[in-house]
This record gives sequence, structure tokens and C-alpha cells, in this order.
Amino acid sequence: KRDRTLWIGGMFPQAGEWAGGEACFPAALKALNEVNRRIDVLPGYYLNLSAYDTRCSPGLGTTILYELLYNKTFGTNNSILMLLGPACSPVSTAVGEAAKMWNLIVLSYGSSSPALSNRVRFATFFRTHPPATLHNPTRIKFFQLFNWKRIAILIQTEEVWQSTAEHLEQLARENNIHVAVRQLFDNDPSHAISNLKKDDIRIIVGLFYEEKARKVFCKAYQQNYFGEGYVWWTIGWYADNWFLKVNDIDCTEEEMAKAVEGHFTTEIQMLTDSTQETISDITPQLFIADLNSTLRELFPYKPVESVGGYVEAPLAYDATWALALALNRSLTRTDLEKWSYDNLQMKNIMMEDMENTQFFGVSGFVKFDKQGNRMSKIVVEQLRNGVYHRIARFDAQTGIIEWLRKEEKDGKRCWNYKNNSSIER
Ligand SMILES: CC1(C)CO[C@@H](CC(=O)O)CN1
Repeated sequence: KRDRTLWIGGMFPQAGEWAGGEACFPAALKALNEVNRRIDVLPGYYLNLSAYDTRCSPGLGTTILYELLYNKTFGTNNSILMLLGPACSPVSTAVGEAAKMWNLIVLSYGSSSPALSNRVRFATFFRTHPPATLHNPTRIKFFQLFNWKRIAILIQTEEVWQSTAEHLEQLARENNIHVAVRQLFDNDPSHAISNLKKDDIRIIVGLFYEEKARKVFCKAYQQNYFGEGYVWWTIGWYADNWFLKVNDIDCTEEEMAKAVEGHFTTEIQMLTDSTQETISDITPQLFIADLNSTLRELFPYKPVESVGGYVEAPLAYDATWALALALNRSLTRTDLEKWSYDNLQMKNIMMEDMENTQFFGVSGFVKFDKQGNRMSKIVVEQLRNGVYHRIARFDAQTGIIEWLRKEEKDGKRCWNYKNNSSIER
């Protein structure tokens, strides 16, 4: 019986730079429904979500935070116990920095900016979406495996990429890998690429968004800086066939296919491969099947994969569960109905309970580190004849690589599929 209500706030972008809320809001609601059906989670209470669309805008997100804090939730005099979201990093940066002033815990499901790991600025911030810096240990692991001591980093001037590059340089130094060249570019990468060529760089880590990736590889093609002997590492979450959308560059599809052939990508694994039942007693596969059918109803004219935030939906589902489980622990230690934004003692209890929350979710094992970050596995893919193949999965916490192409069990051969021994530099 749930005759008492606890309130949480929610921020889900339905438009803007990244409309991740399109799929993440339905996923969060699914988890919330399951939580409210379970008699062992928040017994006696109904967890109510007051959710808003931030349109991925920091300004709008800030006004929504104000609404949630002051205009009470739908006329009740309840304060929200925690905030689920925001998704976009710029919104999390604005809201996350302000929220600590009200002792409000923020649990994002979609923010990748490394800056958000700063525990001084974002004292009450947690996320089930790992920071972009999580790709770096995997890059270093592969450089060590193939004895590459000399690399370059090509960086688009965006905070997320510059802070990722700094972290990568620090890891490289610690593993005596030499970052010979670090090239920044804003819009046109031509000059940066000619510098890489001049320095005879062979291993390049590219940190840029998809639209700039097309420019980079088109310019690389035009400067004949591609093919065997060069190993590019870029980002794995670009749209499929991103390199064939040539209407914003002056290269043909054939030229682009040549330029990008053989490159490697890293991306965070957001849906576990496991088939075991999760905290919500359903398997990850059943979760996805159920989400797909809901999204087909909500977005009948879109393939589910192109619904905003589809890939991150498991992170939103697990964030909702993490929040409910943390509150469930706090309920045994304090009277959450007496929560108010100046209650430091209760905030400390909720912080501790969030820090100690861990469970197996649809995105894999969920546990937060001291910066409020959740760690995940990283998947390495390689583009071969225009098709991405999953090569390996790496867990930075255990240092274990799983080779995913049995015929290349040691992974070594995955380089030599073009016999380009010249890259052993
Ligand atoms: C993997 C990606 C696309 C990285 O950006 C995140 C959004 C953000 O950090 O603003 C969402 N997930």
C-alpha cells in the first residue's frame, strides 16, 4: 500500500543539441513504474517524478531547477529529494553547480563532460553515464599492446575534447608513451593535419564531433595522409555511415571510404551483453524489447535506433533504479518526509547512501566512484571494408581485455589484416 508520496525532479531534453530525453524519459518511467510496484523498495511510499523538458538548454534548465525548488511540486508542499538528470553536459554544468547550494543530489544519465568529475564544483553530482575520459585507458592499453611509443592528438576546441586530451596526455606520460604532437583546430583541420604529416606521425587520436570528423578525414585524404601505415583512433558513437554523408565536405563517398578505412573507435558500452536478470527481475534483452515497442508507438515514423538518446536509455533506466535504491536506504536512516533544502544532516545521509548504492542493471554493474562517476566497459571497433567490427572490450578497472573476434584471439592479427607492419613505430 502506498499512501504517502515522495517527490523527485526530472530533466529530459526533447530538443536541442542532444534530444536524449526522447528515449531516456520513457526508459526512466519504466523503471519508476517497476519501483512503485515493488513492495521491497520504498515500502509505503509512492515515488513521484516531476519531469520537465530542458531542450538541452542551460538557461532553461536553470529556470526549471528554480521551479522545482520553489514552486513546490504541483501544489503540494513537498520538496524534491533528488534530481534525475540533466542529460546534456552544458545543462548538467549549470544545474549541477547550483544544486549543491540547496543540498540537492543530481543524478545524470547522459553527461559525458570530464569537467563534471570536479567534486568541488559539483559536490552533489552523480552520473550513470561515464565521462569521456574513460576512453583513455583503453587507448593506452592498445598503444602498449602494439608497442606504439609515439602518438599525436588532434583536438576540436570544445571543453569535452580538450579536457579528454589533457587526461590522455597525463596517462601517456605515466606509461612512457610520447605525445609528439598535440594539434588543436576550431573549424578547419587542414593546417593541423599538415603538421601531423610533417612530423611523420603514424598513430593519431582524434577528439572531435562527427561533423568535424568528416572534415578531418576529407582533408587527410586530400593531403594523402591516410591508408596503410597510419592508425586513426576516433569516437565510436557517431551515426552509422557518418563518413558517407558527404554533403558538408568536398570529398566523394569513394574518397571518404578510402580515408577512413581501417580506423579504430572506442565507445562506452551502455547495454550489457549479459543475459542474467537485473535488479528489476527482467533481462536486458527484455528491457530493450519492451523499450522498442514503446518507442515504436511514441515515434511511429522513426526507426527506434534514431530516437534521441536510444543508446543511452539503459543509463536512464539504471539511474532511476539507483536513485530509488539510494532513497530506500535513506528511508531506514531518516524521515525523508521531513526533508528540506537546508537539512545538511539529511543530505549527508542521502550522499552516503548514493555513494554506497551498487546493483546489476541493464547497463551492467552500477557503482559510483568518489567523483560520482560510474565506470563501464569500453568497446573497440575497427572499420573494415566500410563495416565496423567489434574487436575487443576493455574494463579499465580490472585491466582485462576480451577479444571479441575468436579467429583473432590475441588481437594481434587485427592489425595485420592489411599487413601494414610499417605501423610498428
Ligand atoms: C555518448 C554521448 C553521445 C556523449 O554525449 C552525451 C551528451 C553530453 O555529454 O552532453 C550523450 N552520450
